[in-house]
Amino acid sequence: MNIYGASGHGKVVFDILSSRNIQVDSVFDDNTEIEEFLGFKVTHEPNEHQLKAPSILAIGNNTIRKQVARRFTGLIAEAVSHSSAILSKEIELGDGSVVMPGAIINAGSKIGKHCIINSGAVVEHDVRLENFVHIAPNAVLTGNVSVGEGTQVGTGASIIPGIKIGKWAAIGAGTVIIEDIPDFAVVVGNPGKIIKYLNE
Ligand SMILES: CC(=O)SCCNC(=O)CCNC(=O)[C@H](O)C(C)(C)COP(=O)(O)OP(=O)(O)OC[C@H]1O[C@@H](n2cnc3c(N)ncnc32)[C@H](O)[C@@H]1OP(=O)(O)O
Repeated sequence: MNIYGASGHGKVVFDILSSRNIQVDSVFDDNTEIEEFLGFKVTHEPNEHQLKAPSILAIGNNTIRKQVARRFTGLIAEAVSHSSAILSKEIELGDGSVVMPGAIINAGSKIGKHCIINSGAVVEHDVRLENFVHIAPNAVLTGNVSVGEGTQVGTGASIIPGIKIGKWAAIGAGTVIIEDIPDFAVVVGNPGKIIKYLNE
């Protein structure tokens, strides 16, 4: 399997693969100044042979991850999860998604493509995450929450049951969400309040 993204996030993806005894074939990065990553020579222009192995786009920024996904011509790997993550058998995990150490995803949840469920995050039952969502470390999404494409839920945030969060929103670290959140909103505090909107 290939890792696209020689970054801090890429290091955690590397650990996920190690925990499952999945061999890393190549590491890619667009930044030509990065030459080495965890003992691998970094490839800046992957060749056809390298692109035959499935790849994880290990890019933490949701917008950039989507841009790279749009132009990437290789195969996207099936979702991968760290061996310490607890995943119900009754979930769907989209291709390219990653589940970090200690995360929990409970029954009935559907996770889109290229999502990040970060360390220790809790995704409760019947949650829906669209593509390119990032649930940061220790955030808690309770039952029946839904999150639109590209939204980041910050570290330690809590979302009460049944809440709908729009697309490309940013939920601040430690925020407590008790009402639905529109697209592109930046929300902080307890209870969470919208402080601004991101550009489309
Ligand atoms: C493995 C990993 O590392 S995963 C990384 C996970 N990342 C995170 O969890 C980061 C989450 N991001 C945040 O919390 C950010 O602060 C954001 C997205 C909410 C806002 O970021 P910015 O748009 O840069 O806002 P900025 O820093 O200018 O703050 C705007 C105001 O909101 C306040 N604010 C920002 N974040 C928070 C927060 N989490 N809780 C409460 N208030 C906050 C600021 O104090 C500031 O208030 P002021 O106008 O009264 O001075």
